[in-house]
Amino acid sequence: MILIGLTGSLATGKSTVSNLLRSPPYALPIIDADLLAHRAVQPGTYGYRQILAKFGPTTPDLLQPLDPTVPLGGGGGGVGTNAERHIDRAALGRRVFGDGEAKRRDRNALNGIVHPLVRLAMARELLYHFVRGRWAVVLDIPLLYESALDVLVSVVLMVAVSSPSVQMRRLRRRDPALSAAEAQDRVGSQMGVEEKVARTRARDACRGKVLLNDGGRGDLEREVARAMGEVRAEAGGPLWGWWLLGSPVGAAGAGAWEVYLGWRARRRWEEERRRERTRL
Ligand SMILES: CC(C)(COP(=O)(O)OP(=O)(O)OC[C@H]1O[C@@H](n2cnc3c(N)ncnc32)[C@H](O)[C@@H]1O)[C@@H](O)C(=O)NCCC(=O)NCCS
Ligand SMILES: Nc1ncnc2c1ncn2[C@@H]1O[C@H](COP(=O)(O)OP(=O)(O)OP(=O)(O)O)[C@@H](O)[C@H]1O
Repeated sequence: MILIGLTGSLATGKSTVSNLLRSPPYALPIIDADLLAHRAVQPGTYGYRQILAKFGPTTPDLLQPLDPTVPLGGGGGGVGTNAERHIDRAALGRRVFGDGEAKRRDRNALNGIVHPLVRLAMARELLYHFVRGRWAVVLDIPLLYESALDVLVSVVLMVAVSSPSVQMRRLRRRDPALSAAEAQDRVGSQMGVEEKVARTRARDACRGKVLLNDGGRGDLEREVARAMGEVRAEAGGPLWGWWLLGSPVGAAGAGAWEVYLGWRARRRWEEERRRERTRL
């Protein structure tokens, strides 16, 4: 089973691409890290309790306001009742996105709570798709490079726009509630588009593909078709997948080889960057 890591920067078009890959002719299963991260902090979960313990005492607006139409503690204690109020994602976002030591510390603390839970949920979903004999699975992970998960995937599809102003315009149009400063804080909390593109290009051509999303949706569809045509052509045939399914040792060996190739690409990129820095 091929693991395709789909990544990009904020509002560059990952969800648009994942919707294309989910639909025919690709019809691939998508594991969405943002969705898993949301599920991991639903009321009643371990993640929810951890966030309340860490941020609750210093973030007065951390929980959504009480709904006066629901009786206190009512609704059988299920999700969305006043028994346990949902986390206010916008308030938590204001707390962790942006520059400065305090924000960075808070962001790391939040990542430290949520990321292990997301990885666990991902592993569970991957196992499910592997057992079902799927030839490929898409891991939609905005922070693929930041959290070093690039070493685990066979192919990276990186959705990029060339101009920061296009990225900002699309972000503001999609999320009008975000102020310009909040939008900038969010973009600045991630690795830049250029660095992600450079890292993707440092992988072998068959393992790293940049999808430029500067034009219209038709152009993006063609970029996806081109990249997926290459991925299909470079993948082993269906017999290879079925052989791996029947051979746990073979599957473990193939997995270890993929991780080695991913690790080697990451190291190559880090060395290139070190050389560039010493040249400056
Ligand atoms: C801070 C939170 C509550 C804000 O929620 P909100 O609904 O406003 O945003 P949403 O979750 O839809 O994320 C939107 C985008 O923000 C970016 N983003 C989210 N978390 C982070 C982070 N910790 N660092 C950098 N960028 C991030 C990603 O590009 C993501 O696609 C939420 O993003 C969160 O819990 N983040 C921590 C978990 C995480 O890292 N998620 C990303 C995938 S694992
Ligand atoms: N080629 C395009 N032309 C015009 N608008 C586009 C194009 N591609 C995407 N968009 C729009 O830009 C916005 C951001 O796209 P999308 O939600 O796919 O990005 P994303 O990378 O998934 O964002 P996030 O990182 O916030 O999850 C959406 O409103 C989308 O409809």
